[in-house]
Amino acid sequence: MKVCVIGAGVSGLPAIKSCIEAGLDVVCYEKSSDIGGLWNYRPDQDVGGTVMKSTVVNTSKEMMAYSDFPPPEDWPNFMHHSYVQKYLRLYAEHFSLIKYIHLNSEVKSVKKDEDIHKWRVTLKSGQSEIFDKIMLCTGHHAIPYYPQFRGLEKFKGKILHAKEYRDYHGFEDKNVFILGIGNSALDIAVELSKISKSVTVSTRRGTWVFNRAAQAGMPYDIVFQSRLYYWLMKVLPWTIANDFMEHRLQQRLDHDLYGLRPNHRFFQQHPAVNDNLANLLASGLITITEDIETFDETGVIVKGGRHFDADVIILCTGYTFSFPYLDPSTLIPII
Ligand SMILES: NC(=O)C1=CN([C@@H]2O[C@H](COP(=O)(O)OP(=O)(O)OC[C@H]3O[C@@H](n4cnc5c(N)ncnc54)[C@H](OP(=O)(O)O)[C@@H]3O)[C@@H](O)[C@H]2O)C=CC1
Repeated sequence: MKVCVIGAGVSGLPAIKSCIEAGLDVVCYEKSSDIGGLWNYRPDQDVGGTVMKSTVVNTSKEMMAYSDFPPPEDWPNFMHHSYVQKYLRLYAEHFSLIKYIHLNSEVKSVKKDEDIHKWRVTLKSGQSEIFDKIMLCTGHHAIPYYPQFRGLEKFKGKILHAKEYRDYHGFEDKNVFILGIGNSALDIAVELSKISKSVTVSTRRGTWVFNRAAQAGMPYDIVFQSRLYYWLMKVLPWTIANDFMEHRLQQRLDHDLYGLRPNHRFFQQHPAVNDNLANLLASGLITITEDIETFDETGVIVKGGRHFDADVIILCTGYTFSFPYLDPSTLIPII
């Protein structure tokens, strides 16, 4: 059986490995010039998504590792993206995956040939090949989500999406207004807080903020993966588990005081992970504010009427995803 893996990132690499182990004939097409997907930091390119220069992954290496290939012991628990990329390369080399990967090979279309019940994969170069099965490993952090905001067109400053943000250059002494409070928003806010004139983060519903370093500096996701916690999670009612977690987080950072407390309970949503936020809020270097009401030429008006001057608005509003190369593109419905 012949399988085509599209994308040579974190999912594409183990997909190739699994195909080889199952004795399948596998070919992987990767549109950029290297493996790694998001973790292949490409400051000057706009092919697919990429991390920012200072990104440190917010899952510990113990938890994010492939189970059959742990990262080297002496590497940090939370890896800078350059280590993640090195790790992916080691993995690909260890399992001899590189020879199956065709770099700079963008898939233009994947179409079912109904006569032979197989898939025709056509590259941008025009080359085309038939496969029995296709594995779509193209990720979901490459297409920015741009919500519609009333009055945004009035704003005269610069507007960009987090996807375009690479590093702090160009933001020195600027009034920066960040929209959204996911991990992109907080990573960017922390990075700019000491060099920009002001950094304001607007959120419509707040978030719970976790720290990478839990007790004794241990990664939070290891501390909470103990048998005791598993057992507690099984026997305790959700509300008590939520009370427990929220109480712990409140001890590190008063979510009410800084306008962060969300309406949802801790286990209902993906939390933000940030070790520097509490300190920077206490230092007045980052301000959290309400949801957007509207915009004017010089800045942002939030619910309640407060105005924030802004030179730059960064939309950290997340990503959407689709499979534009699928023909028809609705082949996989996205809800
Ligand atoms: N260091 C790391 O490891 C990093 C990891 N990541 C990961 O990448 C993924 C993407 O993160 P991120 O880019 O932060 O995107 P997210 O989807 O996590 O966050 C998007 C944010 O935008 C807000 N938003 C969306 N639409 C609107 C709107 N119309 N009005 C107001 N606010 C809006 C959301 O608010 P609401 O919650 O109300 O919908 C939310 O706060 C996540 O899984 C994240 O954990 C990202 C950066 C760094």
